[in-house]
Amino acid sequence: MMNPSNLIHPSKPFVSPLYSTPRVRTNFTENVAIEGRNLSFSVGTRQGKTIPILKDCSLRIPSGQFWMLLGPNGCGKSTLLKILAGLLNPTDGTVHVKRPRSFVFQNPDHQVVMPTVEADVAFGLGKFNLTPDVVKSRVSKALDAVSMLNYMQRSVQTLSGGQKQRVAIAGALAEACKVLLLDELTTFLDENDQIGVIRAVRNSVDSSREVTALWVTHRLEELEYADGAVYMEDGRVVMHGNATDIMNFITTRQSAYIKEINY
Ligand SMILES: Nc1ncnc2c1ncn2[C@@H]1O[C@H](COP(=O)(O)OP(=O)(O)OP(=O)(O)O)[C@@H](O)[C@H]1O
Repeated sequence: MMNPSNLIHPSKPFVSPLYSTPRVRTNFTENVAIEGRNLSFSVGTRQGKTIPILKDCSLRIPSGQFWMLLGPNGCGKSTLLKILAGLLNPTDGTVHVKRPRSFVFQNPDHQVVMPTVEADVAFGLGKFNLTPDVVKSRVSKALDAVSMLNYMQRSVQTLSGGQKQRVAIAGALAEACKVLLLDELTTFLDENDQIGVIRAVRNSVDSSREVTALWVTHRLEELEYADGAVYMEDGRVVMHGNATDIMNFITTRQSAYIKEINY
């Protein structure tokens, strides 16, 4: 059985037993940035049927870490992320996520809105009534964290998909966001852009002990950048723990599946 005492040590990600839902028993603390307890989400059909999409999912992510959420197509990753972002309400269960939190979408064109990189990153700061010097300093720091400082005056239209993603992440960092929720950012990117975005997130987490990131992906190789991971199948959290354990679990599962279909 999972040892619940592991849950309160952010430096020590925990591994749940296979095919059981981690039951979280401790209180939400400063050391935890993201917590979902026993989350379920269902949708109703026109015929009056209820379709369960998430089934009793629990997860707990320590502050200041970079975690990934993996699983086969359609297992419920994006739905879970949207619940953590507050974009969907769970049918059952509770959510605690540190604020401010930012959701970064797969398509960067949906969130990069201003003509230049600098204006785009500064856009969300309008509501804070900051002096121009403070705005400039926050924008520079955020662009530096995602390695885009040299692009400050560039037109956003001239950027690659991955560079636009990094500008969107910088916008969230400039607003001092504590939690970044990132939904399959690298799906449509080439390898260079993919690595650029993932390093930008890694660096954003490392350069500020304040930021926690949860990254949805279907690319197993991206796990090497993560501190911990959550693995889902068919609407359930199957495993939750350090990245190496999750990587080993998924590869073992994949080999077993390949053996089965070749038998
Ligand atoms: N509003 C909805 N109505 C009906 N079904 C839905 C709705 N939202 C999600 N689903 C279904 O729930 C399941 C989980 O969807 P979700 O997008 O969360 O999965 P995912 O793991 O992110 O998939 P992918 O990796 O393909 O993006 C899918 O089968 C999807 O079709």
